Amino acid sequence: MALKIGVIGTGMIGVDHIRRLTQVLSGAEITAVTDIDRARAEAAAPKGAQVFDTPKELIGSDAVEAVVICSWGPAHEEQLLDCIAAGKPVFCEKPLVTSEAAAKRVIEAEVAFGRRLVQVGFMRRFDADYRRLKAVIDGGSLGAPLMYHSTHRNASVPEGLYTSDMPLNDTLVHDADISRWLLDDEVAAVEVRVPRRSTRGGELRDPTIVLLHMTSGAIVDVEISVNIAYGYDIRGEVSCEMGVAALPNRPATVISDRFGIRQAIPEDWRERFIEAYDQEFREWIVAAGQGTATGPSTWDGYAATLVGDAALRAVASGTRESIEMIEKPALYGPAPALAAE
Ligand SMILES: NC(=O)c1ccc[n+]([C@@H]2O[C@H](COP(=O)([O-])OP(=O)(O)OC[C@H]3O[C@@H](n4cnc5c(N)ncnc54)[C@H](O)[C@@H]3O)[C@@H](O)[C@H]2O)c1
Ligand SMILES: O[C@H]1[C@H](O)[C@@H](O)[C@H](O)[C@@H](O)[C@H]1O
Repeated sequence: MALKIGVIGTGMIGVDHIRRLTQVLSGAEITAVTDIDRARAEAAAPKGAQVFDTPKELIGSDAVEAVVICSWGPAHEEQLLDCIAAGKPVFCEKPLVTSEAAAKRVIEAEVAFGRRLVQVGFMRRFDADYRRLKAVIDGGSLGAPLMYHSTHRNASVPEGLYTSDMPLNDTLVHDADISRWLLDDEVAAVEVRVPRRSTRGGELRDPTIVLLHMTSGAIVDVEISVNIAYGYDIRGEVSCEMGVAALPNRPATVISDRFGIRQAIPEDWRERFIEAYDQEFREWIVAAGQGTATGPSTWDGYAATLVGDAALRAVASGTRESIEMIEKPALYGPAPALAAE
């Protein structure tokens, strides 16, 4: 039986996820959609799906067994809390929420419910290149990881909607999460440096360099450039005691023409992480079908939110800002074992 899914937010990524859930993956059916822009929801609704006026009505509907949240970050908290109150598994696009207090409220609600229901959209963890990189680090042949260089470049960001805080509290969450996961470590403190501003983004604070000081003493440097014109370029290299492991250049068609010999660069996240998004939903459908979640958790969303908050404090203070985490609830220990099909 296909899992009946309701989608909240039918903008860029909502529409892309509807496409993969209806045209690429099996085991799922979109039965409901909603968006504050009703016309947008109607245009995105697959045949037979109901269009609801509000997220609350969609979450409460018997036509919906599991929810996919693709609305804007500040709307996520209320929608997550409603899903948990209804006991429905929920995939929530990053960022989990936009403040530490909100993240704690979601943790409290899920812990009180007593079972994991939330998976956060940190798709890099499902990318085959990142998984191979992690396997090398975990294998131990290179020794302990000492430094991680993370490059996060966007060709452009939506003008007016993407503000100067967002490199730090929206874009950086991916690098924060993948650093914690790759190095099996937590972020203890954050520093931010702001170089000469790119004129391409007007008043937007771009680019930015962020240093993540990990509890082990390892240091992660992150370049965030969100208006770099040439494409969506994501790189990663881990320097260890006895060697270096890096993400490969993505295989792409080699074009030879009057400009030279070159390979195309993805335009945006949809192209670069297409297989990763497919895989994150494959795994989510299995877990949600069993009434739970196994991928990146509310705890991981909380940790990334703390990094964003600390980065905003660090850009204002110009110094190193520490992170204090609450004690990790047992719910966020090893993932629950799923029943075999
Ligand atoms: N994992 C990734 O790589 C990735 C990529 C892009 C976007 N995202 C995340 O996905 C989310 C959506 O991003 P997007 O690029 O699709 O934005 P978007 O602006 O294209 O779409 C967001 C949609 O949500 C709707 N919406 C906003 N608040 C709502 C509410 N309270 N109730 C119902 N609908 C609401 C808007 O009307 C809009 O149609 C954001 O949280 C973003 O950070 C993640
Ligand atoms: O919402 C998007 C998305 O998360 C992308 O993966 C990231 O590269 C962008 O910077 C961000 O704005």
